[in-house]
Amino acid sequence: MLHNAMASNPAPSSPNPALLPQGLQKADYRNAMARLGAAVNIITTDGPAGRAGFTASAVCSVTDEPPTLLVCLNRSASVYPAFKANGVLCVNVLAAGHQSLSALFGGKTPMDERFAAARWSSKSTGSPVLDDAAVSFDCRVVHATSAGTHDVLFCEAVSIAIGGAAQGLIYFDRRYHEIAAPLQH
Ligand SMILES: NC(=O)C1=CN([C@@H]2O[C@H](COP(=O)(O)OP(=O)(O)OC[C@H]3O[C@@H](n4cnc5c(N)ncnc54)[C@H](O)[C@@H]3O)[C@@H](O)[C@H]2O)C=CC1
Ligand SMILES: Cc1cc2nc3c(=O)[nH]c(=O)nc-3n(C[C@H](O)[C@H](O)[C@H](O)COP(=O)(O)O)c2cc1C
Repeated sequence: MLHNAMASNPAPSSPNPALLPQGLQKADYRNAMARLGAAVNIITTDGPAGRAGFTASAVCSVTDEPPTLLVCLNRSASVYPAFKANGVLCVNVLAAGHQSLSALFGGKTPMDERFAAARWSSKSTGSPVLDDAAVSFDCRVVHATSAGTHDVLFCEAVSIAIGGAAQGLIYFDRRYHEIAAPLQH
């Protein structure tokens, strides 16, 4: 269960809301991060604490042995308690055409409305798997640590669903960009 994994480490000293180390302003950091293009993902969970999902760009591969990804989740998000209690999640990598779905899962919309906007199935963990995702990683959360405002969740993939989308989706400069696979020669 995620009780043991999430927030198992003491949170580092609270960040000063205005100033970051070396006097960097939070806005400077965000403006810089906006230049770091990333895939967009909808992270979902289901279990005793209910169904939940949110949009995340802070996702990356950690190791392929065992197959492990990390997901960074803000502890102040409304979905945090569900992820903490369920201990399982699915990373659904979005494809071209998913821009409005990404915005819907990006905050403030009631959970049922978020899920009503797309078709879902499930695999081993029971977390919702987006039907037309570029790829989905069904995972158990095996470890978590706190860093500033976020928990970093280490997620071991137990099954994978590869989708057929021809074009991917990247979030760069606070906008979505569709990317096509290069033509075969
Ligand atoms: N890692 C995160 O928690 C992220 C949160 N967001 C949320 O979505 C909203 C809209 O984002 P943008 O349009 O890109 O404008 P923005 O100016 O708020 O963010 C620019 C970039 O800074 C980073 N960032 C934003 N909030 C962050 C946070 N709390 N912790 C760590 N990195 C963060 C992300 O790389 C983001 O693309 C943000 O205000 C934030 O609430 C967006 C991207 C990542
Ligand atoms: C493009 C984009 C990327 C985001 N990436 C993250 C992320 O990596 N981690 C995170 O905790 N929140 C991220 N968010 C914000 C969450 O999606 C949002 O806080 C979440 O839906 C919870 O909102 P709620 O508290 O209204 O339910 C992102 C939002 C957008 C639009």
